[in-house]
Amino acid sequence: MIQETADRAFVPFPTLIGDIGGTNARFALVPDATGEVVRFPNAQTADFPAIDDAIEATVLPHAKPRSAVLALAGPVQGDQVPLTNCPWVVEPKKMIARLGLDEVILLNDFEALSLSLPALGEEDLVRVGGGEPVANAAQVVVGPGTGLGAAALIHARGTWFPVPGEGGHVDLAPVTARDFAIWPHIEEPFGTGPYRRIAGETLLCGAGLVRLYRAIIAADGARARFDDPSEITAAALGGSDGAAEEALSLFCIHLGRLAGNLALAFMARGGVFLAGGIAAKIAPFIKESGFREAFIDKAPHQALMDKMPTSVIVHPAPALAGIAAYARTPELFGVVTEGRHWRR
Ligand SMILES: Nc1ncnc2c1ncn2[C@@H]1O[C@H](COP(=O)(O)OP(=O)(O)OP(=O)(O)O)[C@@H](O)[C@H]1O
Repeated sequence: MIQETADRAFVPFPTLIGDIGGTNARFALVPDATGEVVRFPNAQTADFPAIDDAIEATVLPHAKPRSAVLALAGPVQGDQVPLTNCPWVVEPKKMIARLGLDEVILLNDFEALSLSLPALGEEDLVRVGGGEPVANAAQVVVGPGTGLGAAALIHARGTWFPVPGEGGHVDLAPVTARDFAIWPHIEEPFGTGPYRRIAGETLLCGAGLVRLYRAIIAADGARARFDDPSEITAAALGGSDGAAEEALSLFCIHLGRLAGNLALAFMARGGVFLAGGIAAKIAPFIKESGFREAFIDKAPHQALMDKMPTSVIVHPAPALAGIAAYARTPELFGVVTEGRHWRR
């Protein structure tokens, strides 16, 4: 592993870029600083024993990359990086030797998403409520998927600095009388001592939607009909089940509160963006839900919040777009690659 400062971090083209989630590994090639990005078919992580096998099967028959910049769901530390929601372990030194690469950089998946924010256009977004972005102001991305990820992007001295963090694990609290009725019934997956702390990710991810639905059912003494998050969204969107509708409505409200917390913390006048596998699928529902009202409800700062725009990202591969922007114009991004950049 090499030590270096952010301004020395750039890699030779062609560059393989990748967004490795729990289920899907999305790969593309950035041929040079201006050429069009070439997408490869998604690989399912379950279909390959290791990431190197997936790259060998899906990328190498079509392209010979010299470098790779990969975004992973999980913290990047050391020479063996396990993924949070699948058994793959990324080993850059082995990857360089086996795939004939010169360099590998690993990023966090929400950090990569944050790198896409400055270049997203209106066609990539569904706006939820009012507000206008302030140029070069802080931006926040938060996304319910297998877990709840979050990151900020801060502009300073002509450079965008990604701020990866664990914003999905901040507290959620009951606010309304209905919340207080539901709260005691929420299963708590992180088991933290004598007090019940409900983290954002407890409710705001695929499994979290099921927890919220089950807590509603338990609070009402009813019988559960669903145990899969997509069944709950389908029933809610189709208007065929009251508990599912309430679960998805409350999901959006809690997401609005949590997104508002992050917006306050970073003063996100550049906007708050919803990413991840779930938000894009329910964008029209989020628009009609209590998301925006909950986002703004931050007394004494409602007027401030009202000006901050919120959007759902509907771009099909925003993390890849972020990595491509970084690979082409690394000088625009203050990505700290120390401890995450390997060379042959
Ligand atoms: N229509 C849907 N409604 C609600 N939840 C869904 C829906 N489709 C998928 N999910 C849930 O979203 C989660 C997957 O989210 P996402 O696609 O962001 O995953 P990921 O962790 O980024 O992994 P990958 O990128 O490999 O798919 C799973 O918990 C899944 O059950």
